[in-house]
Amino acid sequence: MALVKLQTQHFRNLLPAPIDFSPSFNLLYGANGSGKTSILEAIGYLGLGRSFRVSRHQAVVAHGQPKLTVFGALDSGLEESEFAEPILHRVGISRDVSLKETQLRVDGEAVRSLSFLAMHLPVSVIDPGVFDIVAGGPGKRRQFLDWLVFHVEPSFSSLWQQVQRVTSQRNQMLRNGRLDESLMRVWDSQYGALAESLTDIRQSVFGRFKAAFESVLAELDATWVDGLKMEFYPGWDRGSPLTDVLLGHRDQERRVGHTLYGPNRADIRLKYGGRPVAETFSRGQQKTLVILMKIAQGKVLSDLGKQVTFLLDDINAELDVRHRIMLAQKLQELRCQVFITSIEHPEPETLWQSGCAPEYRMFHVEHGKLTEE
Ligand SMILES: Nc1ncnc2c1ncn2[C@@H]1O[C@H](COP(=O)(O)OP(=O)(O)OP(=O)(O)O)[C@@H](O)[C@H]1O
Repeated sequence: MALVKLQTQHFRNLLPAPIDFSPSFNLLYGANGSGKTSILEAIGYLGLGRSFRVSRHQAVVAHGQPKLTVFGALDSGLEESEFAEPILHRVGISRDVSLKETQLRVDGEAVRSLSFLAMHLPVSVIDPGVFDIVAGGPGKRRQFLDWLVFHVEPSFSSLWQQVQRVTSQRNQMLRNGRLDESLMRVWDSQYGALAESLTDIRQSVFGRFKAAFESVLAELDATWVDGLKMEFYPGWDRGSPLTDVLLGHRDQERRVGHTLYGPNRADIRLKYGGRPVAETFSRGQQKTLVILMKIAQGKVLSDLGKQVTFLLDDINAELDVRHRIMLAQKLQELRCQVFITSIEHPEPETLWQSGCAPEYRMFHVEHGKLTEE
């Protein structure tokens, strides 16, 4: 679905006026500090339930206010008949920072779980921090994979929560001075069963992702990627049941006081010539690899009939024009909704040849206010 209307209250410096967006491309430009990233952040709030920039909600609420609200209208792209209006879903999130309370609404109904909201708006962010997917630790790649797993298989989120709960119980047991081995085996068996189910889902979605990545590569002239090895590591050697691995490493886990094997250690391993790509690829190649992985994510969902909303924050500073063109064209082919921010006035003719530009809307951002051009 595409976000076609946004309205915020007390969200950073943004003014509360409603804004209509294109379900295709939206180009936002404005000076430093005008509010471009805040717009993307507000859209991200609806799809992720939090800021993609900061971990504390407090930083996002307008100075001196106790509560922020973001409303959106989503276009399902479906029309009941040739003349009917597109079906719109209304979604909303508000966060009261003094009460530490989040309220969520979908089509006028209060919903309890964030996943109800997130399911409606798959939001994928490409900002300067995104390159950590390749350059950073396994946690970033797990997050990257799990975002896709959730949107392909929404039941994943409750399974993931159960795994976190059991992991934390296990960790408490491991930290106990005197370990009750028979009780520990009960926890191992619960944890093992949940971990195997969760890993089956991750493994299958990873398979789809890898196939999409290979098909994106096949359409490009990117010989430098030939020889790249991309593998899913489940968090333990799946040649043995997880419960056996845990039993075999009991002393090691007790020494460190937490779980060392299982889904919380999963990774997408990226190697070239037997070495991690973070050590072998140039910075430019690592960035391109991340972009190709993001496009592949979009392709997996697009093949399932889901539209991804991409938030591209200040990519001019990160990608050269050739890669910006490649990214814009691929996202257009996949029928994604795209928001692109820049400081300078955008020049759509540098991204698309004449006659090939998608439908787009352009906005100037100034002191938290958007004006369409
Ligand atoms: N909680 C808040 N309440 C009110 N204003 C805020 C709050 N947090 C940040 N601001 C202000 O909001 C403005 C918008 O910041 P934002 O990061 O969205 O700008 P930007 O247009 O993306 O800038 P840049 O091009 O420098 O990245 C800034 O002037 C900032 O000082």
